Amino acid sequence: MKIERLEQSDNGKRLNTELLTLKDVVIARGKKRLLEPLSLSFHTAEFTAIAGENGCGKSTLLSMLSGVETPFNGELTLGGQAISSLSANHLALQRAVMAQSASTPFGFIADELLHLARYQHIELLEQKSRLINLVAEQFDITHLLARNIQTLSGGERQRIFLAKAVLQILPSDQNESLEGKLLLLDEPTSALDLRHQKLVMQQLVALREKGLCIVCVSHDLNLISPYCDRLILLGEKRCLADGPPARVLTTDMLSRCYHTQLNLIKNEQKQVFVTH
Ligand SMILES: Nc1ncnc2c1ncn2[C@@H]1O[C@H](COP(=O)(O)OP(=O)(O)OP(=O)(O)O)[C@@H](O)[C@H]1O
Repeated sequence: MKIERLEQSDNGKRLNTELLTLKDVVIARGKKRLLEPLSLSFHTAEFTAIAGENGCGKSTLLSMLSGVETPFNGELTLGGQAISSLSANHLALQRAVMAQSASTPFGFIADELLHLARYQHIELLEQKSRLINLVAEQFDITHLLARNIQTLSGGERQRIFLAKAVLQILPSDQNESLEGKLLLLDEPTSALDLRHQKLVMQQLVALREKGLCIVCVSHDLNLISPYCDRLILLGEKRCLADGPPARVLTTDMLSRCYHTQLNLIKNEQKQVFVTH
């Protein structure tokens, strides 16, 4: 089947400059090849969701995109430079990652953890605190800042780690563009209630509007589809479909990807929702 790649998203927004590029990269765990050589580009001011069945390689792909792992073959570049050639300090300022089960081995206070996220930034303490308070407000965690991370609920902890990832790459000056920065998220809303799911999606869209490139693994197609520009479905060891969610989500594509029959509902805005 042809993989669809569209130059223009459904909301009419032109896709911008290539930021992160994979060329013929094999995604594997040990000797197990999860995805055949993959070539993909992610752009500035673009919010991409990645979905697919359990174990198809989404988290492994995200880990590869983060530069933590070096591809055996093929090329992986960020801003035109091989990721492997970038220093840890440079990478820390350019891209942040939120892992699937983000946690800390020690009982950090939430506020301490958020301060650690700003470690690479040279800024006044006052400036740092202002930014942390702003992001805490945006992710509704202000009331949790004095709490021990290990005593938080799953959803509370998830919002702290999401705020931490965002804080790592935000410039000190709030008016500065986020072009050239990359946020990689692995199921960041899996523990969130409906209000916080919506809040997080709105915050991600606001960051995308400022130029951030967001790549988010999610099983929740109905939550993420109305907000993201692009949906990539992985299956059969490759990229099955790639494009605006309303085009990617067809009953044929879903049954091929998830090996079960699913139904679709369209709303008046032509958004597509998946149902059983
Ligand atoms: N460290 C490891 N050693 C061996 N196999 C691994 C390792 N990590 C992951 N795998 C295997 O690689 C495959 C892909 O794992 P990955 O976590 O990327 O899947 P996923 O698509 O993110 O799945 P899920 O939707 O369940 O989160 C799985 O079959 C998993 O069991």
